[in-house]
Amino acid sequence: MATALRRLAKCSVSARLLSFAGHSRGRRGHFARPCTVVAQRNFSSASTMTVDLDSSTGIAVMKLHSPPVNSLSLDFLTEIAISLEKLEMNKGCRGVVVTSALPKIFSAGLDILEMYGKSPERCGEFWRAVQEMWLKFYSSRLVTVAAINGSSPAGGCLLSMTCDYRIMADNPRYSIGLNETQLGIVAPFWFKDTMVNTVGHRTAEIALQLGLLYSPQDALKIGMVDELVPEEKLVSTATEAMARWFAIPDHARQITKSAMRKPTIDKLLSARETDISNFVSFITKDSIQKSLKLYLENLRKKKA
Ligand SMILES: CCCCCCCCCCC/C=C/C(=O)SCCNC(=O)CCNC(=O)[C@H](O)C(C)(C)COP(=O)(O)OP(=O)(O)OC[C@H]1O[C@@H](n2cnc3c(N)ncnc32)[C@H](O)[C@@H]1OP(=O)(O)O
Repeated sequence: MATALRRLAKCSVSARLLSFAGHSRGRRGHFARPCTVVAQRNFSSASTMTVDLDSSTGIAVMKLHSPPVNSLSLDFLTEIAISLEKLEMNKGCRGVVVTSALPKIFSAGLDILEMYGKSPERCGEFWRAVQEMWLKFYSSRLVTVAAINGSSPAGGCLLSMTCDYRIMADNPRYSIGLNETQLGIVAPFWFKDTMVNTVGHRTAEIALQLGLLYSPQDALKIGMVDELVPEEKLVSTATEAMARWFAIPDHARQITKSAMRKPTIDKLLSARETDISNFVSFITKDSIQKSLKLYLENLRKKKA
């Protein structure tokens, strides 16, 4: 099943940029099961998320549910990307709120187990799925709002930064940031570009080198998130925020979004295969595998 989903994801890559500026209308036929689900739970075939589309508002809420920590495995990434693709193809959908169904964690980032002890082929497949998820979200025609209801390190932070707007629960126990260097790994150029586009060059330089994880208050100060609210108000605030974006004519907003993001997207599209081989050769190095092993052991020790 997951393999079939991945194949489908690969087929739809070329249609992605067309989805900008509202050109997605003719693409319904790409899926055997069109996305016309309205206010219905679990239209995703997987149980790792629910997607509820309210037909009266055009807002979908995507709740990530992959216990224990919503880490982004190959299959989970593929499911997220396909769910977004289905919403993109649904004329009744104008925006999506991404949040977590798990307590205290938005997403723990990329699944470290996908990068540790895996074959080069599998690592390559995994990295393509990471790219795909980023490309889909970053180029989405939809208004995307992240309702960050828990910690969001590394890939979790990246996912939220692909969105147009970020609202985080005001809980000092949560943290967010690109902490890759703390694991002894390196955020690739398009993670870095997304961070620079979000918080500016100087702040990104400090944050990335030191692998900083920010409290919600500090994340607000540097512009990594746009708003803080009490946790119970997160999704309602996200849907309210959406109204401001919906007030702008879709075509004008979408063309503007494309103009802002296209150079960053094109940079990855033109270097996609090189980026995959760089990832594979970096992640399979003995020294990097040792760092990851140590990091995993520490994560497990912390619990014991
Ligand atoms: C030349 C240049 C070339 C460049 C090439 C590219 C280089 C590579 C780029 C890779 C980019 C990587 C991006 C990432 O996202 S890496 C992942 C980073 N994530 C983290 O560091 C988060 C780690 N986790 C935590 O901090 C905590 O778990 C968390 C705060 C999220 C939750 O804490 P809590 O106490 O609630 O839960 P536990 O720590 O007990 O965790 C529960 C179990 O989940 C496991 N776990 C946690 N995070 C992950 C993860 N990211 N992947 C896999 N598994 C994870 C944890 O080990 C526990 O498991 P066990 O129950 O088995 O002990």
